[in-house]
Amino acid sequence: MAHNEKILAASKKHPLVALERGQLYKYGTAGFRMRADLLEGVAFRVGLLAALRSRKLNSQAIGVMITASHNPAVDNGVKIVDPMGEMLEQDWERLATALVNCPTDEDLVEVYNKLVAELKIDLTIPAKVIYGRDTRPSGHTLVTALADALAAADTEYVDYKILTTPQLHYLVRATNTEGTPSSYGKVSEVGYYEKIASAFVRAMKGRRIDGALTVDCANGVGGPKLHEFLKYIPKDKVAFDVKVVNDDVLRPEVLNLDCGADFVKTKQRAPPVPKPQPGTRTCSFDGDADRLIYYWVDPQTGFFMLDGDRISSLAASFIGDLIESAGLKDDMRIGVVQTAYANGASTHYISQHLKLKVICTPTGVKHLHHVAQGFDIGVYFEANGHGTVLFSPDALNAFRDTKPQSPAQKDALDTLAALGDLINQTVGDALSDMLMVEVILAHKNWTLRDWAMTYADLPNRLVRVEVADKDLFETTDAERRLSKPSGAQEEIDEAVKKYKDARAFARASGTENACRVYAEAATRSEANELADRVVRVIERYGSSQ
Ligand SMILES: CC(=O)N[C@H]1[C@@H](OP(=O)(O)O)O[C@H](CO)[C@@H](O)[C@@H]1O
Ligand SMILES: [Mg+2]
Repeated sequence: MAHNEKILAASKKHPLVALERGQLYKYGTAGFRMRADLLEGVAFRVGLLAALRSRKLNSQAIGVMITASHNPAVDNGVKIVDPMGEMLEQDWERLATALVNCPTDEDLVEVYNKLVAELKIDLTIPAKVIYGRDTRPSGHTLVTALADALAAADTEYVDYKILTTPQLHYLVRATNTEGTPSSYGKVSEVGYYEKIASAFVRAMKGRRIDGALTVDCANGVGGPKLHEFLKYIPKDKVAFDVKVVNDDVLRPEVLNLDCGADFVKTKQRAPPVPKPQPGTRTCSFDGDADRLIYYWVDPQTGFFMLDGDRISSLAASFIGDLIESAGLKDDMRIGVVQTAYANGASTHYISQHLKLKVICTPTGVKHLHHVAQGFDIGVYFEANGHGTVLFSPDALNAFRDTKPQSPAQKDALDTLAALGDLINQTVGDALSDMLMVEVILAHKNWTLRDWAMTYADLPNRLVRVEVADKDLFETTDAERRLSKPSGAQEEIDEAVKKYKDARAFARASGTENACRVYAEAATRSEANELADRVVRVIERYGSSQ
């Protein structure tokens, strides 16, 4: 059968569900994400686009991940991973939206061919796509649709079955660098565990971890993968006492239910199950294991959370010190990338105390990742716990090639080199970030309380505001100021002026049909009051057309 006929025939098996009231499917920050029963046709069409992207990029492998992260179990999602393990290039998000929304199978074939012509894609060259899915049962149907699309588009594919999101990102990069000097690691799930475990052992040399760590896996894919990973740590080299909890993947309905990183961050409390043990060092992954939040419940003061801002400042401080001990301070540009949601106290601590450069970008990890790539060492985290540390090729070479003049310098260089392998360079990775935190705490000989003492967060409040049309709100200055509707920002400025150490901003959410208002100030009551004032401004401007 010819290419077009094969695609047409296969597409008929995976029809697209028309959305209500002429709404469109949209490739957003997290790809296509919605109720799983709407996604079969979407997954098929994403398969076609991934095949085109592989051909456009000279047959490099493209990844597709099936997951809805921290969303409830009934949802699912489909997103594309670019060759170096990065998020899909922004221009192609538009193409994904165009291809997916074709109303009929015939339109789909037409738009597919239009893209081939416009992008000058050679359909005769090989294409390769690799994919994985989280533990959601709906993933089966979606990967079947995806595989049918890839077969119809004459594309070689590898089904890696169940993976965490960061594992798929690792595999995409490993596949595309295999056999080259910049090989990212063995092209297998085992290769991922081996690389990280060996780096962890090297980074822990001469140090020990104090006390057990409890890891809440959101009843998602992180549970079985963490159990698997732990087998790769040689007990005689590192004693790492990990208690894995909320690791039930046999009952899909409990996925992300009252547990996981998103629950802890938004509810600002520990998951009720298992009952929090006072003083225990605990962290939570989200449903696809790309976000991490640490916390403990203090016998005296109660719950205390260490979120993405804290992980970022911990990593920046530790790596900054190592660079100095390694004698590389004058050669390495270290930068920390945050969004406007980062607590002002963290920004102040990093820029004033650590004396490191801080850059603020719009929300969404692809923006942070991109800016972090501009540094020799780029630390980026969203407050919600998604982030990583990027090392440039020059930095990695320097860690390996610098000749140490003292045992302390050697130790610093070895630790930096180990961190380069330990920390996932493609995307935020809860497992790898957790090991990084454990390494840092062990090196500093710190408890979570010591870590928490580095600075005091400014009290803050985040409010979701329903408005008639969120698109009325446009921002500038990395989303920290409203450029539209005219007059709104001036009113926010007036409100902010009334409070000490205050900051507030409003923006349209990229993932929900609402605006978000963030406010912080010197005291809790002032932060609340300021948030209320700004919410009223947004409600007023959002209702007047
Ligand atoms: C305040 C907040 O947490 N915003 C989240 C949320 O984006 P919004 O555009 O604010 O809806 O979802 C994004 C994708 O998961 C995540 O990157 C971001 O941090
Ligand atoms: Mg996630």
